[in-house]
Order: sequence, then C-alpha cells, then structure tokens
Amino acid sequence: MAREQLNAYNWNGFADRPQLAAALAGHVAGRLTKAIAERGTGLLAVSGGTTPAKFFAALSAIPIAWDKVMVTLIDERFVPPSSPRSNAALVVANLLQNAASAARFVPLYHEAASIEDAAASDSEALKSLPWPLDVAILGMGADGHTASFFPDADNLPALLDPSSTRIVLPVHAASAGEPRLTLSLARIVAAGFITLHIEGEDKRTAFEGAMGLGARKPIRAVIDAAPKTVEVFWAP
Ligand SMILES: O=C(O)[C@H](O)[C@@H](O)[C@H](O)[C@H](O)COP(=O)(O)O
Repeated sequence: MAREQLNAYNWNGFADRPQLAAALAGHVAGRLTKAIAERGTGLLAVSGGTTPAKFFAALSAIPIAWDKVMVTLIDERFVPPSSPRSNAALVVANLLQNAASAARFVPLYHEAASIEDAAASDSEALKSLPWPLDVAILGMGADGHTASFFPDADNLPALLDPSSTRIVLPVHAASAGEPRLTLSLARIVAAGFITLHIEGEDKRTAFEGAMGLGARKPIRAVIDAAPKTVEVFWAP
C-alpha cells in the first residue's frame, strides 16, 4: 500500500480491489469500534453506486458490536427500494448481512409528493441520529461529483454550503439520472473519519484532475472544506 501525504488528503493505493476492500473494511470497523467505546454508538454513512459492493461484503463479516451501529446513506436516488437504482437496496443486500445484519439502517427514500418534501421530512427525521458521523464513505464520478453534488445541480452552491444547517437536501441535476436526496456537505465533512473510495485508472485521472488547477469540482470542495484529512482508497 502506497501512502502519499498530498494537500488535505492521504492517498492509499492498493494492488487490487480485494486488498482495498479488506483494508478499508478493517479501518472502518476499527473506527466504529472506537466510537462505540467512546460514546456507546457508531454512526456510519455510505455511498451507493457500483464501487462499494466488495467493501460492503468485507465489512459485513467483521464481528464488531453491530447492534450499536446505525447506518445511513450519503445520498439516494429518488426511487423505492424495489428499484434496481436504489442505494438502500444495495446496502441491504451487501452490507446489512452476516454480522452487520444487527445494525440499524436509516434510509433516505420514502414516498413523498416531491423530492423537496422528502428532503425536508428526512432532515427532521434524521435529527435524532447521534451526529456527527463517525465514518463517511464517499464515492466519486468521473465528472468529479461526490455524494449527489453534481456539477450541473440546480442548487450546487446550497449543496456545498459548509454553514448549511440542513441534514438532507434535494438535488435536481440533468446528469444525475433521477432526482436525488443527499446529506449536506456540512454533515459529511463533520465526520470523524472521511474516506473516498475510488477504483480504476479513469477515476484516478479524474481525481488528480480535480485536485489540480482549474475548475473546482465538487469533490475538491469537499476535501477543501473538510477539517480532517480525507483518506483516499484507490485500486486499479
Ligand atoms: O448514488 C450514487 O451513485 C453515489 O452515492 C455516488 O456519489 C457514487 O459514489 C458515484 O456516482 C460513483 O458511482 P460508481 O461507484 O457507480 O462509479
């Protein structure tokens, strides 16, 4: 594993994806165990998409006190759990299995008249979670989006506002596929352990581009706003 201290992130490179999954799962399990020892609970927020399934499977098998862990989503497509696009379905099928089946899951999607109504009621409902996040697992698209902070989002400045008091925000972005629900940047960067899990050469190139000079991509805004170093986990 190669570690490079660059800017406000650490680059943790792995030879292959299974090794990354095992290492990231070990780090996350350790952070959750530390949180449970310190405050009696662990609060984990994970991203969806196609990258995290192997990491979820590795984490699900680690025997920590999962009955003291609460799992929620960094973001969600505005679709029911029956949809193949549902991040909640991905988490239930891949993470909330084995030892981790004892964790409590707090999804973001529920039926609502609009995505704005869903985000507002989510923000209320999620107030009762034991904030701040102990662990935030971010993904990234080739366009430099993370969470549902899409570069073409209608309300990107509000999504990236570090002083936002909202917990969940609605997102309309043509490139997103469907309307989204996302944790606000403020809630994400307050996490005790923030990781970015990316795989493949395209994602590495996109990340390096986002960290360079030029247009500020959403992933850069998150890293710049984070008071702690973001741990990037990458494999080819
Ligand atoms: O709902 C989502 O899609 C995710 O939360 C999103 O932020 C994801 O992490 C990136 O789009 C990368 O997705 P892939 O892992 O599919 O490349």
